[in-house]
Amino acid sequence: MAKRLLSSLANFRGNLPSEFHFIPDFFSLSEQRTLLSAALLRLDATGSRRYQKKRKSYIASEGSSSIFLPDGYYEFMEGHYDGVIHNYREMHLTSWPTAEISGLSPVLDRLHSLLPFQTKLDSTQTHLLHLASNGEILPHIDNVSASGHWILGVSLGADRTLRLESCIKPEETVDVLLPSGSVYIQSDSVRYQYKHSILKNRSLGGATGQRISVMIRVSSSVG
Ligand SMILES: O=C(O)CCC(=O)C(=O)O
Ligand SMILES: [Fe+2]
Repeated sequence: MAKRLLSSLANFRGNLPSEFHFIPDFFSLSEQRTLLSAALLRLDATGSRRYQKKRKSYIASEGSSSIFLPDGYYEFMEGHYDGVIHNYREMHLTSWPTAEISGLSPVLDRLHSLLPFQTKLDSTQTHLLHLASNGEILPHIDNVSASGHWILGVSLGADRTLRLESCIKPEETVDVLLPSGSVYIQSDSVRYQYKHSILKNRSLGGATGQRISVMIRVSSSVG
């Protein structure tokens, strides 16, 4: 495990493209918990009533000491055979629950202070993506007509590895371990000329588990 971590850090140091920005420890534990609760509150309000009831009765009988419930309590989609995301649920977020979750506003202010190129919040879109323990994202470039030249991702929950692969020089591959509380930004050449993927959890004694990412993208019309 330690060896794997070291080699991924070495990789990351050696080859990280300059337009990939990474802050491994941006959010404190309590900020992570606040953001995760807010994301789950919004995601849990989507989907079928059957699952909403299932979660309610689980919490009533077991309590909710950990943030994520077991995988079976979420309506994860397998994804189509040709889709890039497998075992996940997601939503487009139109507003954060700042009234319901105390302490959320300052956490969002810190998050939004990271938006590159002094982008205004109203020219961005936010998505929440919840990966099941066995969820994965296959290599892809985000739809170039749907969003602009940078993509920001916050990782919450279980550690995952992000793989970047250059489309121009396929031998240029970088693995970046994304701990909970980390933030990355792919901009310009990385956003357009590298495929990215989130590898499936490998249960080599490492923690497996669910992960939520908060993805912020700039609109395609904004320079
Ligand atoms: O979860 C992530 O960090 C990446 C998500 C992603 O690649 C996407 O939604 O297009
Ligand atoms: Fe993506």
